[in-house]
Amino acid sequence: MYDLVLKGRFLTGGKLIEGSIGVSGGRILRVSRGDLKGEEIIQIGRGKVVLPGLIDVHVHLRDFEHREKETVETGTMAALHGGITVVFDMPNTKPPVTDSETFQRRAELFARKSYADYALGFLLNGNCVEARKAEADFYKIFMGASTGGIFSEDFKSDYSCAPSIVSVHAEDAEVIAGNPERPPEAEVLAIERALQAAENLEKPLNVCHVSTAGGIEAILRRNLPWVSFEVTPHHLFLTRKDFEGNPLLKVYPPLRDEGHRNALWRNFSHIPLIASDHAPHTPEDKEAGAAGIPGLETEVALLLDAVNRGMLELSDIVEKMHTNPIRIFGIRNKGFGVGKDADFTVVDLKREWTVKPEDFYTKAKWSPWEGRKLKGKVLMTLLRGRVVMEEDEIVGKPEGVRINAGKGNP
Ligand SMILES: NC(=O)N[C@@H](CC(=O)O)C(=O)O
Ligand SMILES: [Zn+2]
Ligand SMILES: [Zn+2]
Repeated sequence: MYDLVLKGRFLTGGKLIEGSIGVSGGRILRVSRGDLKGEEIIQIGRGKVVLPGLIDVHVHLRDFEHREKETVETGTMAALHGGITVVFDMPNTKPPVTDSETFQRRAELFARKSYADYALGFLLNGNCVEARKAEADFYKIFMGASTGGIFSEDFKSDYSCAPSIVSVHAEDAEVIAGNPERPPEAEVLAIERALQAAENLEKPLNVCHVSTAGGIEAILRRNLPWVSFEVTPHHLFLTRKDFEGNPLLKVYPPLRDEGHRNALWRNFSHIPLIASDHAPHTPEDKEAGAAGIPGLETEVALLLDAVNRGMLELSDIVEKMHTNPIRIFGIRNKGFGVGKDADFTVVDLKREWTVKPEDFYTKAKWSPWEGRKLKGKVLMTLLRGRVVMEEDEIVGKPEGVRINAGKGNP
């Protein structure tokens, strides 16, 4: 008798199967095409699909001295509301996570306040001893300044110091200093330099929010197995024209012309990761020119809507927001398999709804897609065998745990 049996249609290995998942102690113990007995049964109705828990490897949850922008609670409730079970927290906070003591303070904050499971980042900029002491889940390097203004004086030495995978903001500091509109060549130049270092150092590198044709083509051409990259929904679904119509859409790297957006879609099957770069700011900060767009509560629905428009498959969402993040970042306790945490994102591909930011949990209650009718919605989120979000209500508690510290495989 399992604690919980989830019955319905599951997407696994790219195929839709009808069956039951037996869960006990927060972990998947059995996946069966037949019936299983459980203390609790959750029957997922027709038209709905159970996806393995979706993971966002690039979010800014602020807190610390920027609680007015977002807190760990509001940001991780927004994650569950958007169907995200694990968030990767970016370290360009105030104060920034650039020493092991601040890292420890952040880890304690998440342990108390996070509603989703989480990975914690450390900001590398010439602080190699502290970076090693922190033992972060991933390391972040800014090649050019973004929100918070910190960037690396020597990318290659910071990258070579990193004890584990580096996520890099690739915009060239010199180009953006002279060209505040941050043209495509700022990204392409930085990506080329990052790839050269990756070729020499042969250690894991993840290029954040790739937005240009030259950038994605340079990475694919170099084809280094230890180099991955992310693309955001705003660079997939919006262009500079949208920004010209709405200054709120200021973001780094900037929204690009149609040609760049087409290059991302042309190469869509080769994109390893889709990540929101959820970057909340107050309306005042946005008025004052802060860069960043909130994305946690719209990213999955936008992709489901695009599935309905034939632009991608449901299995692409699982590959780029579950399977690849687990492989690339080495998340041992996650995955759709026996012994792994029972995290699930239940979606209804046919549910139509209108984006209403006043219903968001994020403090950034605005969206580029405000008022947009989307076909496809996240209905329920389960974290380690517990329903934590259902029909837009957060029903879980701040019981998120750090990745690889979970009850999954040692
Ligand atoms: N993307 C942005 O425009 N802003 C991000 C920082 C970043 O990801 O560069 C932020 O933290 O606000
Ligand atoms: Zn960035
Ligand atoms: Zn970011």
